[in-house]
Amino acid sequence: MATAHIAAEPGDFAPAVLMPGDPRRAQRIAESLIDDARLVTDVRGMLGFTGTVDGRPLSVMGSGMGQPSCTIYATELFSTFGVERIIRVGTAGGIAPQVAVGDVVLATGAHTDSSMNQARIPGVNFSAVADFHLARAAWEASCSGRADQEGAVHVGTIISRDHFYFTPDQQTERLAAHGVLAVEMEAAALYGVAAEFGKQALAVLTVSDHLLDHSGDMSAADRETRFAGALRLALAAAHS
Ligand SMILES: O=P(O)(O)O[C@H]1O[C@H](CO)[C@@H](O)[C@H]1O
Ligand SMILES: O=c1cc[nH]c(=O)[nH]1
Repeated sequence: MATAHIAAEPGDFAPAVLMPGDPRRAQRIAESLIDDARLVTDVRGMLGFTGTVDGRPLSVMGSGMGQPSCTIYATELFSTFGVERIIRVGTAGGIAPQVAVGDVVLATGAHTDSSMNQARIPGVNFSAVADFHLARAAWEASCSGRADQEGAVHVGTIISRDHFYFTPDQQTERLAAHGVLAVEMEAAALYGVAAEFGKQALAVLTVSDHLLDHSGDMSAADRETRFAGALRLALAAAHS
């Protein structure tokens, strides 16, 4: 049965879904990684594909940018299409000084300035955390079979913000002082939806730029293509 935003049938999606923000990245991942990828939905251009990798089912689908968009797709995938785990494969801006452009961040927890998780349990500051099993699988994959061009892998907290361009004065510095590794725009909401449905989620992020030093930022083209290291870890988590 199709949902409001996904024109597919139950069974069209694999239990594990890789989820980039960009639907074109979803298509690129499907073409490069999935043997027999077939398009299963394209409502609003939000492409979703399903096939197999090494004989195991896998889907990949875009989330769009921001927590409301990601929440819509994650909710429909978990509630209607039998999806058990979503691994976000996104880009992020570095915040911590030890995080460099090209590195990968495994986001075990996501602070946020969004109100979306606040509404979940009135009076409670919801803790948006990744699934431990998925995070451990990705980390273990990072310790073996690493290609030369893959950047360092960092594990810890990130912030999922609503604004891309507006940053309150001194916020980046304060986040860095609290050990926050990077910024992106979806993980906290994804972790909230996974908790709501008793499912699993993880964000595996490629650092595309650094908020405190923009000299080495990736180009727009690189942001769409330089994610092989993150993809390897995300696939290990998806099939763990
Ligand atoms: O590269 P993606 O997955 O889209 O992720 C990051 O890039 C977008 C902003 O440019 C936001 O969606 C942010 O979370
Ligand atoms: O949300 C994001 C994603 C990548 N880079 C940033 O600076 N912010």
